[in-house]
Amino acid sequence: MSNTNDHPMTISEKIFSKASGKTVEAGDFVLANIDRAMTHDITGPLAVDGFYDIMRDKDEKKVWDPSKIVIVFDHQVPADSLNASANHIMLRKFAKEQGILNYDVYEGVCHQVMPEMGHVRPGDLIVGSDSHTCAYGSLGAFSTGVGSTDMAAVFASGKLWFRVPETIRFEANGKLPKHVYSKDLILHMIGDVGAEGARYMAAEYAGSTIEGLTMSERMTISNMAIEMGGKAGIIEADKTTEAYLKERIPDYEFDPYWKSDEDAEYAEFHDYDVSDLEPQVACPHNVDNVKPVSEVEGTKVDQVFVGSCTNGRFEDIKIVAEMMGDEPVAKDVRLLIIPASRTEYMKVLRAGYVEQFMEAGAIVEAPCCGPCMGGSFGLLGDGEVGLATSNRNFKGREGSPESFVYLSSPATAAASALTGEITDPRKI
Ligand SMILES: CC(C)[C@@](O)(CC(=O)O)C(=O)O
Ligand code: SF4
Repeated sequence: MSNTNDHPMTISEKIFSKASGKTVEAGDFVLANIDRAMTHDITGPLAVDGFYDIMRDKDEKKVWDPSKIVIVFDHQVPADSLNASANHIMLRKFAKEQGILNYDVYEGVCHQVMPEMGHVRPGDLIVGSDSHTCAYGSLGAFSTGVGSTDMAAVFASGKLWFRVPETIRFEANGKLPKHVYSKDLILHMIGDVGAEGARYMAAEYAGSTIEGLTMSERMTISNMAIEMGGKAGIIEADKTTEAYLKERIPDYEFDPYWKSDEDAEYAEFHDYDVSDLEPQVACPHNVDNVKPVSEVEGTKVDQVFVGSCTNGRFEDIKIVAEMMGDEPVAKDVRLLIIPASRTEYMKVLRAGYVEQFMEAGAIVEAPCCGPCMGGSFGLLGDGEVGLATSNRNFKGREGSPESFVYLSSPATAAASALTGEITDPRKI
């Protein structure tokens, strides 16, 4: 594709121009064609009910294009209540009737399954009934979370209205220091601009630091764009993206068009030199309550959770395994390791890490969201402190409203599991 209009465009403006069939710019309201829609076992049932309500007077109650819809069971898996099992049965029936691809129990967390199974391409407009759908911006797509009612409209029409967002650009340059990762960088950015800093804007992440990140590390960054209020979290596709996609989408051809033009207009610009960034920790009870690890070191932890769509990939779990070596988990600490997908779990298994963690006194659970959202297991009790590699730490997020959740990188999580208190991984 090429930019045939007379003004420079951001990647978001380009994607919405393609999706709406006309040249648009930030601030325009558009009715856009959706390239891919994802729903899961918690928000899916409401979307399905809404779809059949929209279609109630139609003889044929068919979705707009079943090949563009994906359903993933990941939040309440395996079914942890009769309500959850009823939801699963309903969604399986919907998927079968409509001919929709459904990743059932234990395939993994939706935001890991979608990119790893080849459902995301640069330039796509993707909606998911989950706020962390922004994660697929790591592959150069405009992907965003929508409500179940919006998703019902997409099931019926394949279209959704948007206000084309302005763009806030984050440029990070320099080499991340040892034991400092993309999770530390995104936590630092969120702490810098605040939980509403990018509200309703498309965040773009660029610069030499970002270009040097693996796909896994990029997904961590885009996944948390919503935690600064971002509607999207886009990292332009490059050779790293191309290599990742070629393994998953045989006919994928890199198109350099899907990037912001040189002199595209930004609403805001933030610049970071990461060369002396220290590990960061988000402290209770908000994701933007971010402090350098040196300010919270020594805080006793009862549970460490390594997993979620933010940092549950093999690459994340490898960091933990390598930092822990054959050392045991600290006394009175529970270490839960939950790979984000079956594919990632198999890599962990083949690397011998399951045995290593079990020997250390940790537990490796099957792929799911687990304690990330206070699900069916790993709940924190009154007064307990949890350190997690996930993306949210609101009051009560992982269990009791009287518990406390800190967020960190896998390296800080590993160091803290070894000592029983929040620990700077550079000191291990
Ligand atoms: C609570 C859960 C369903 C959710 O996945 C919902 C969301 O992100 O929209 C979350 O992480 O908060
Ligand atoms: S792992 Fe956590 S953040 Fe990700 S989709 Fe599941 S509940 Fe939401």
